[in-house]
Amino acid sequence: MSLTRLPPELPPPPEALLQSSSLFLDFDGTLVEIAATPDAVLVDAGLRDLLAALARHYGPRVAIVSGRSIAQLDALIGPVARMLAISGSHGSEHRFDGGEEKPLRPRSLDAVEARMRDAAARHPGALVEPKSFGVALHYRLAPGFEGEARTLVEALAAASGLAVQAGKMMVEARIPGSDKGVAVTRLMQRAGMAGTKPVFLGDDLTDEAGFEAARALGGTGILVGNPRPTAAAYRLDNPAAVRSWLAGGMA
Ligand SMILES: O=P(O)(O)OC[C@H]1O[C@H](O[C@H]2O[C@H](CO)[C@@H](O)[C@H](O)[C@H]2O)[C@H](O)[C@@H](O)[C@@H]1O
Repeated sequence: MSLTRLPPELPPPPEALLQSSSLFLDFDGTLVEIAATPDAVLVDAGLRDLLAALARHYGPRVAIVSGRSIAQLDALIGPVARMLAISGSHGSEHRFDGGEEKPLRPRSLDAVEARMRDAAARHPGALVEPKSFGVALHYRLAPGFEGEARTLVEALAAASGLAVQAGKMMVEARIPGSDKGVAVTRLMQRAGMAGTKPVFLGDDLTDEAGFEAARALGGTGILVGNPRPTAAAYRLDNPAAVRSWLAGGMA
């Protein structure tokens, strides 16, 4: 007989968690629903209004932490993005308090992108997403391409000194040395967040580093989506539930 161990059911987060905490918000799958392609996500007026309200209510204690680059987030969210602290590119770059911290872009990314485009051209639906400090190969619309895509990106990353970052129906070659835990730790050093407890909301496996860093700094994590083994202590069903919980905390 085989026993399947189910992940423990996590409770919804209490609103009280928002008091005196710093908020770290993942983007895709947490603030917006997952879409067929990276450009197809719906950033509606309701989300922009919510982010602006969070910035007014919590001041410097709100940040977006994403695998997307800051440039991509600016393009999607618009001027409201500048009201919040942001860590982009899996913790590689930060913008807060009027300043920016960015690494150098490795030149090898251009050749990696060209190789990915060659491969994607042979698989209808496959998509290459150039980013500031990485290149992602998406196979959501070409699921049969997954194995080849992973093998290719692993080989390209190994040959170029880049890190492999797996995501939802995509695999990325990116600058090494950071993750969302690094982002939380960096942003928590700012005066505006110092002395507070971090609360990290995220849906993807990449968000586990954020949950762990939040816990190590005395805070906690909120998993968004279906139950799974996680370092988070609470769970919300989807981005709509996230938005509702965040709005409720300001009521
Ligand atoms: O850290 P996040 O803010 O969650 O960003 C993670 C990646 O999100 C995007 O890809 C994912 O969302 C797309 C749109 O819903 C979807 O089409 C794709 O399959 C998902 O993997 C983004 O394109 C990546 O650059 C981010 O790293």
